[in-house]
Amino acid sequence: MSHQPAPHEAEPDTPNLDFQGTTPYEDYVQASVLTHLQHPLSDDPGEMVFLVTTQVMELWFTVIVHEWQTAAQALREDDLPTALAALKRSTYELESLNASWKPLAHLTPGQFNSYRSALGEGSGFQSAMYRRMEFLLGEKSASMLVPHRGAPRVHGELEKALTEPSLYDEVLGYLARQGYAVPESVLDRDPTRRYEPDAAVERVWQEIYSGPDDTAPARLGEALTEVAELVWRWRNDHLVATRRAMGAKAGTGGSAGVAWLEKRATKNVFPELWTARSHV
Ligand code: HEM
Ligand SMILES: N[C@@H](CC(=O)c1ccccc1NC=O)C(=O)O
Repeated sequence: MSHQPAPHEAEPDTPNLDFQGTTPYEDYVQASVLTHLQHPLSDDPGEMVFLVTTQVMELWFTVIVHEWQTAAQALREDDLPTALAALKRSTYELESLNASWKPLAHLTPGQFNSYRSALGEGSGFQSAMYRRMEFLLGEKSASMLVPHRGAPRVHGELEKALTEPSLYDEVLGYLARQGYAVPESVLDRDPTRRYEPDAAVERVWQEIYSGPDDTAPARLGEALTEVAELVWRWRNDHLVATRRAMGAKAGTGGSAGVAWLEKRATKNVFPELWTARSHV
């Protein structure tokens, strides 16, 4: 016998409307905090998207740092599946990060000038989370802590990231424990110094890439190559957006601007993963 719905049951189940305090969504997402953090410095209507894009990118940097820390920790414990899963997630996040350039990629100098002077000496160069990403990639530099001397929490987090082994250091430690000939000088290197390419490490990747594609080290090499390419794409998209928006003017951060960014964008992340390919 079919159940006859009472009149008030005629609709399919509808969402709950009745909450005592804030909604569980709000309690989890804190959307009202997130959507009240936008304080443009000019009256120009185009500044909002510049500010929010920057904030969105900061959030992606935060997620990506989390993934790379997960991967580094897993490699330290010789847990390759966990490391590969985190690296894979980070590549999807990097794709999303890079797609966030879209709204800023076509700024004319006139449009950017409408709010540029309001930015004062502010510059993405002062992004601590971007610096943590670079440190995890092995691009360490103690001088990058200097701008953050006045912010103890941020400074402390960056200092920790400077002194800890990078993701790439953990990769090389893992490969050494798997029996690859990573030199002692690389394994005991000073983790606060920028990673410099090493001929013996290049030979390790050459050996790995000369073997089958489906070995654990080969899959790790390809996951890292994907990360490296996507980071390079972020740098290149940033460079081109900057060239369109401000030509060869000096940067608000005090650099030469495009010429300085160009130099930074030519450096390869995980250098030996690229140079080893010439010898396979
Ligand atoms: C059209 C928009 C943008 C322009 C014209 C621009 C311009 C610049 C310039 C000229 C620099 C060199 C440092 C200096 O200021 O002297 C720089 C650095 C930087 N910018 Fe931007 N930027 C833009 C958007 C963004 C966005 C949305 C982000 C996201 C957070 C960002 C993050 C960075 C970072 C992390 C650096 C430091 C790069 C490094 O250390 O290698 N920028 N930007
Ligand atoms: N460096 C840019 C300004 C800029 O793009 C910016 C300013 C404040 C916060 C983030 C920014 N993004 C990248 O540098 C400029 O020289 O105009």
